[in-house]
Amino acid sequence: MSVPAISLLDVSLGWRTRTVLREVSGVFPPGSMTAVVGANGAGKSTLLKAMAGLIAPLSGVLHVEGDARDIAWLPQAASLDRSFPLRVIDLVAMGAWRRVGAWGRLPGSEWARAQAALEQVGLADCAARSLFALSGGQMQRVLFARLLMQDASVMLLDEPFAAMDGETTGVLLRLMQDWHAQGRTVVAVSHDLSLVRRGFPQALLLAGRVVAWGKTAEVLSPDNLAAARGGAAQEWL
Ligand SMILES: Nc1ncnc2c1ncn2[C@@H]1O[C@H](COP(=O)(O)OP(=O)(O)OP(=O)(O)O)[C@@H](O)[C@H]1O
Repeated sequence: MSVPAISLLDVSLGWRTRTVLREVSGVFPPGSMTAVVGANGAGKSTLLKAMAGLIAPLSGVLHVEGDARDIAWLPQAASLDRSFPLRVIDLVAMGAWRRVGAWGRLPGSEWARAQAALEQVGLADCAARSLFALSGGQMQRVLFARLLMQDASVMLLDEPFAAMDGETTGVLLRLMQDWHAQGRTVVAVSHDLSLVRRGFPQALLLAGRVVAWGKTAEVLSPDNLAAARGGAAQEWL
């Protein structure tokens, strides 16, 4: 697996002409595992969307070395519409699109792989259930199963632990740590600083700009957190 490095040079991001994240420079090295933290509105989701290729920088250079299609993105759960008449296994199997094409007929091996992915997230018995009938935590596990199917070498996850109970959080974090151990690059937004300290070797602290980026224990120092809170209207620590 050749894992792309993602590098940013003076990258500013925003919506229309409004800049929400200024002059970000740094690299997510292949195989790194980084938590992106910061207050509401700090620019975390915007950064992930830019890294996923969904929005272009207002200025600066965001460079993906290698195959940009080899990046998987998990949006915030709240932005997903679950009203489609789909079974759980259908959604998981969609993760095979890079191997079979968007409208390709799935071979039996891919259905077997989708079932194995469901087993890995602890939902082996849910394959035939409707998406509509899942709890929030079960739905998040299903989306992780789809990521397992996607088999990408860079995983971008926007608040994967939000509103999850302790058990589901543990399952999801272990999967992410497995991906990291396999040499994939993992970047996840989280508001849970104790989980970030426990589970992520690297952290990127944002507040409309980079406050700190590096080893988690150093990034989440009291001084850096105070600096990140400075501009934010809402307490998040
Ligand atoms: N689609 C959009 N159109 C216009 N402005 C947007 C859009 N998405 C985000 N923004 C604005 O960009 C700023 C940064 O938002 P972003 O979602 O990146 O923050 P965040 O750090 O992920 O926050 P949160 O923790 O609340 O998810 C916010 O002021 C937000 O209103």
